[in-house]
Amino acid sequence: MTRFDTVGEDAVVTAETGGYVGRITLDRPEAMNTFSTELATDLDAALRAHESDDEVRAIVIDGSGDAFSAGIDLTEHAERDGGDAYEEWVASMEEPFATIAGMGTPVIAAAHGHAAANGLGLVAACDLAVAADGTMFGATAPKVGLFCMGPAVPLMDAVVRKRCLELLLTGELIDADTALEWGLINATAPAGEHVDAAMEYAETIASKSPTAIQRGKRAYYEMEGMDYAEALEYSNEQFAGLCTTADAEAGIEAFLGGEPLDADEWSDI
Ligand SMILES: C/C=C/C(=O)SCCNC(=O)CCNC(=O)[C@H](O)C(C)(C)COP(=O)(O)OP(=O)(O)OC[C@H]1O[C@@H](n2cnc3c(N)ncnc32)[C@H](O)[C@@H]1OP(=O)(O)O
Repeated sequence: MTRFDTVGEDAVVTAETGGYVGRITLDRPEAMNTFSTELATDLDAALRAHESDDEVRAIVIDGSGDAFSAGIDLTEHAERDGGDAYEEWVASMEEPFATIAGMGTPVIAAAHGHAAANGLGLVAACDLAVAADGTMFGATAPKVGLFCMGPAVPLMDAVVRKRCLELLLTGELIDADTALEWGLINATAPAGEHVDAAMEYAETIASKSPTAIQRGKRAYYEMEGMDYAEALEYSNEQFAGLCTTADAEAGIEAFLGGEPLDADEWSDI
């Protein structure tokens, strides 16, 4: 592999090519490869550098250290003030999703450890993805008073389209295990315990920020009807709006302090 010289020496991603394949590694292992503004900008530059190299026919994105990525770097949140500043900030974080969608070169995620929030979004935004055994995925933002607005955009059509068409076109019945495998349902439960299992989901949702959950759910359905670029722009506006809520202020501070908020500590909607 040779290093891409268009990606700076002090970048927080590394970018190399070997033969026809490029490899981009998120390289902030001390910060779980969280998306700082710098990491997002460097990732975007590395993607563009590969795309403009005719030799590169496919790209792999992985992460150094123990995690693929734990999402946006929440320590940057406090450095901003006001909706516009947050919107500009989050727009840079989602730029690689738009870049991947606009590229001809296929991009493959290779995840390990955790792929959370924007890290989950990056996995979904890639054309293909593989994961090491034991990798955990999550749209974890509501536990800090935020919502994975941008990651929702690539996520919403990454999961279901082929399974959906199979049901619609064949007209056949599928059993609960198949429905689980396909992602039509979230869990199965022993006979008679399905309501308890559903209640467990409800309690888990109820333990997160109600403001983030309600705004997030509404935004999700709004974005479903939009094209990709429009949805990413809308997601940035919505995320910036969430950044200034009392729940985000308190939730992020509590998370970074090592004591995440409980169900009864969030603000009323
Ligand atoms: C539109 C886009 C939306 C977003 O991306 S918003 C960002 C939302 N991000 C999250 O919700 C992810 C938050 N992180 C987590 O949920 C967890 O982490 C993981 C599930 C990824 C991993 O859990 P575990 O292995 O138990 O690690 P740990 O003890 O929670 O974290 C290790 C250290 O890393 C810091 N950290 C984790 N994620 C972030 C982050 N996103 N920004 C800044 N710091 C982060 C923690 O505080 C802690 O630090 P210390 O070792 O000093 O206690």
